[in-house]
Amino acid sequence: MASEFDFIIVGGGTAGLVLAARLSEKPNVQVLVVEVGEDLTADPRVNVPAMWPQLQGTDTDWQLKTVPQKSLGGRELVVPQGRLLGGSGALNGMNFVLPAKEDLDSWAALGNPGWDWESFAKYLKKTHTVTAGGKAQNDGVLQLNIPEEETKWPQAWRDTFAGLGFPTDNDPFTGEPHGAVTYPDAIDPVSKTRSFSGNAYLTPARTRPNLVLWTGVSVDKILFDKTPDGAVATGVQYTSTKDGKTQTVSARKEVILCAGTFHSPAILELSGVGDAELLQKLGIDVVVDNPFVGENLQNHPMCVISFETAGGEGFETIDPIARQDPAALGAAMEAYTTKQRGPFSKTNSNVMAHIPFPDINSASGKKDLDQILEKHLSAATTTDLPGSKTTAEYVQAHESLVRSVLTSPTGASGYYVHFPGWAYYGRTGRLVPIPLDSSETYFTIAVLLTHPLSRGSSHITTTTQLPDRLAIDPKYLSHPLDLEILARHIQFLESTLATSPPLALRLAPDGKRAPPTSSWPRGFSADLEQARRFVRETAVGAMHYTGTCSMMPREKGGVVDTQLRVYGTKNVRVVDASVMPFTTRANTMAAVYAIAEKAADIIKAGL
Ligand SMILES: Cc1cc2nc3c(=O)[nH]c(=O)nc-3n(C[C@H](O)[C@H](O)[C@H](O)COP(=O)(O)OP(=O)(O)OC[C@H]3O[C@@H](n4cnc5c(N)ncnc54)[C@H](O)[C@@H]3O)c2cc1C
Repeated sequence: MASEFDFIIVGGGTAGLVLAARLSEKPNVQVLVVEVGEDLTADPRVNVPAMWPQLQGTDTDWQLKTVPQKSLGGRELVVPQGRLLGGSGALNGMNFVLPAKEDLDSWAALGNPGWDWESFAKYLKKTHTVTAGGKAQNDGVLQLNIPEEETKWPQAWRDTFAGLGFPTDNDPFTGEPHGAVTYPDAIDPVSKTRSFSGNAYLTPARTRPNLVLWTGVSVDKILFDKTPDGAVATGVQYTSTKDGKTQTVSARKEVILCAGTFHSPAILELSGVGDAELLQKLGIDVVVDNPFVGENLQNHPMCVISFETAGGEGFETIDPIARQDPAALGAAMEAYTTKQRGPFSKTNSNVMAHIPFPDINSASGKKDLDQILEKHLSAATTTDLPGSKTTAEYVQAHESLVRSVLTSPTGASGYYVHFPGWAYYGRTGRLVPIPLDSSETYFTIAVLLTHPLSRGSSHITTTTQLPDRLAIDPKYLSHPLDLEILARHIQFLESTLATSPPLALRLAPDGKRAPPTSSWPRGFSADLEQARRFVRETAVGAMHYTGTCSMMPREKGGVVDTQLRVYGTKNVRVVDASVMPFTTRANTMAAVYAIAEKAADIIKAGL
């Protein structure tokens, strides 16, 4: 086995395998990918779209959790993350949603030239081919599909938003999402199996002699030589999960961290790159003192309500399958295996809605917004949040982005997702199975706060290999504006969206709900204080963690520069979701793929 490579890629996940495929296109470049998880690329739980939640809580999930969240009543929430070849992209929900133009332009404005929408759009394009109605567009790597609509739920969703005055025909690829938008699934249009970096990018590259892939191997730390010009990575120390043996492997050119939002900063810290005070406390030799490593953790808080449906032809849900009803399961299996159709063949949740501050177009709504902005976002409050490390420049830029989104009648502060079935996340954010002793069916609506101002952190707490060695603290709702905005979206969801036709006609008038009506009686959200309480007591995290190795100038709080190089090092980069300085407006996967495509070009240009 070779003990020296040009590039060592740490983490064979979403971004890592894109880089591996792109860098190994150069035959004279030797690439090693080290992935701690196993190769499950042939496993139906990875490939069959509807099975995606099955892998959560298994060995293929890191099974992380947050520390108690003060603003959520002290709840600890689960943090699913992929621990298998393909990473989180191998077990995620497959919604392929582009970042908004304004998100990217705000990254660039923060001091990241070259990362604006105009420059980034070509990398987004490189990632995918999209098929709709049998016609393929674009010529990228992932195979995306806009699924055939086999129930009437998506149309009812669009019609309801149309009735509320929102557009429903927005092009999902413009970067300016507004109203109800139909997105593609990251699912191959022919085989109807998951399309992700573990097959679309890796399969054509796997047999290249210059690409070596190790699975079941955990990188412990980067090995550095300290020089006056900066730290030079010479390789990595790794441990096999099979025999527990620890060894080293050398890098001739670079070590590239693609270990995701939690493990890329953790590996930096274990290697001596991070806050000197924390590192010294843990007995780690300080290589680069940068207090921002592991900071700026962002994620979308999300509130969810499942409504009992009124049933009716065309308004079937996936609940009978979730209850393992033999007839429903048999029919779905038959449709999937013989015709690649039916609920197993898609995400069943690809029609979203991007909705501005509720009531922004009315005088009272505008006044309400002005008042909460004045109270929570005035110049006087442009300070840091307690316990979160950042800089005044970053805070100002973040607040300015959020203000711009909130005050625009087309800028979405709420991202609405629907699902034809029960989806109750309970207190911890882990999906609670549908009750088996009844036969109701459900329609679920979730709303995500698109641009939370709350920022948290993720740091190591020990140098040992314990699974719970990370202190993950998203500090949900620690910024008071987040609670105010999400509470108003809950009012919109419960009092307006779910009571407007045609959707309202499809929900059972006195039907059950999750969370139950015994705690949250119908119409509870008419009282803003109750809506706030609902958010505090039921909000969970979406799975869109970003920011812990943010790209921005070092003096503003950056960990990597615009070339994704770690400050203070000569040859270490981070390429994954952790480099996003502001989270994207909706799901993160499309942006991660494009970041990796762009990184590959940056690295190849230097060869
Ligand atoms: C359950 C779930 C559902 C989601 N649904 C969607 C969705 O529908 N749409 C969407 O756009 N986004 C979704 N996301 C988010 C999206 O999948 C992630 O943002 C994206 O995949 C992150 O990619 P990454 O490359 O940063 O990290 P990952 O893809 O997680 O890759 C990191 C890899 O590094 C490996 N690794 C970590 N530490 C080490 C180490 N020390 N040694 C070796 N290997 C290591 C990990 O095992 C992993 O394979 C979802 C995420 C989850 C978890």
